[in-house]
Amino acid sequence: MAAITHSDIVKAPKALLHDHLDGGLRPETILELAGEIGHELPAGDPAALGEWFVAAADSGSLERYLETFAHTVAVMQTAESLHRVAKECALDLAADGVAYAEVRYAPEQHLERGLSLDDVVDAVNAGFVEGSAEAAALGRPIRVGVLLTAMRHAARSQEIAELSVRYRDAGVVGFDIAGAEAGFPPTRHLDAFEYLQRENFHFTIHAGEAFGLPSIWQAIQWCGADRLGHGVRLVDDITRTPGEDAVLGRLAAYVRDKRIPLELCPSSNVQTGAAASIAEHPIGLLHDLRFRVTVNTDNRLMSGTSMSREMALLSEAFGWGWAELQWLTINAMKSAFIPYDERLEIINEVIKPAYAKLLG
Ligand SMILES: O=c1[nH]cnc2c1ncn2[C@H]1C[C@H](O)[C@@H](CO)O1
Ligand SMILES: [Zn+2]
Repeated sequence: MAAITHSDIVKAPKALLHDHLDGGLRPETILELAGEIGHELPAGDPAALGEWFVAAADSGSLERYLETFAHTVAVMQTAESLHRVAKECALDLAADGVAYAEVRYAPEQHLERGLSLDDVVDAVNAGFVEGSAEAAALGRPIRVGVLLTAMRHAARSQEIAELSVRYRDAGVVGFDIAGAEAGFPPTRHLDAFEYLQRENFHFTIHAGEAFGLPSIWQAIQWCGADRLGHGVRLVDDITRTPGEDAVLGRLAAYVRDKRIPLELCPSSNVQTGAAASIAEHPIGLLHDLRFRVTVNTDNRLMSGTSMSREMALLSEAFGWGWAELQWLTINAMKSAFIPYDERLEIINEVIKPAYAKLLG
């Protein structure tokens, strides 16, 4: 079957669980905001700047990939800039046909010019509200939920967990930890995760991206993560022998049995060296073995990508048609952090009717 085209995928509703606010700015916006504060950038026009981000992030190492965020975080230090970036994020995702998105960022990285943690969250939330309203008026409705991230090398996770819970009825739907993985195991933040569990709150943990099974095991069995950010290294616990069924180790079997969602980010993984290419990405195997697989962008700017592009790449690499794209979309929606009845409503009112038409 011919791969589904990017322009057809744009028209289909999609659900996105793993997208970083500071990894999705428009290059033009970075240039304008940097100009206002005198921040020096590595390129002077939008096209060249976009290319610079992709090339610099294309490093084969998560640590070097993360260095590129210095330029986006630098221009997101005022309420106005945070509001603008969040508003444009909602508009860009909606224009790409994303019907539901969970967007994450680390409030502690936006305090350099005097904002408080609450100021940061208020500015971003207001931007999402405005962007979503504008998108709906343009005929592209989108629901955006926020995840607050704590940086795993820092020591503010308890504070950010409390901030998340405080804003749980005001746009924040979950919590996350991100940043360099090697040397910073999730158990460093056990207090925060235990607090969140006591509060009946939801969280995901970046794990199994640059570091392997111990990080995934800790995230689930010590910290109680609802979902795995990436989790791609779970394949290290699956034995494949040509001509025979794959054999799952204890951890892989547990993740599959419990239907723990994997927030897979194909292009990002190729850039950081977690996968050799899209065609060789473990998403093919994990799909065949019926894990709770979801597809995500991670950082649209650093990967020069979008939700529709990620799906088009997978359709091309694995021959996936509308049935698989619907499966991925419903998997994501089932795994969202908003209440069950609201998830069902999007599945039944938005996703299923649209894919029923596409499936013919
Ligand atoms: O893929 C990732 N792995 C670990 N950390 C990441 C990834 N993408 C972005 N981050 C970091 C850099 C951002 O500044 C931070 C908050 O969004 O999260
Ligand atoms: Zn990420």
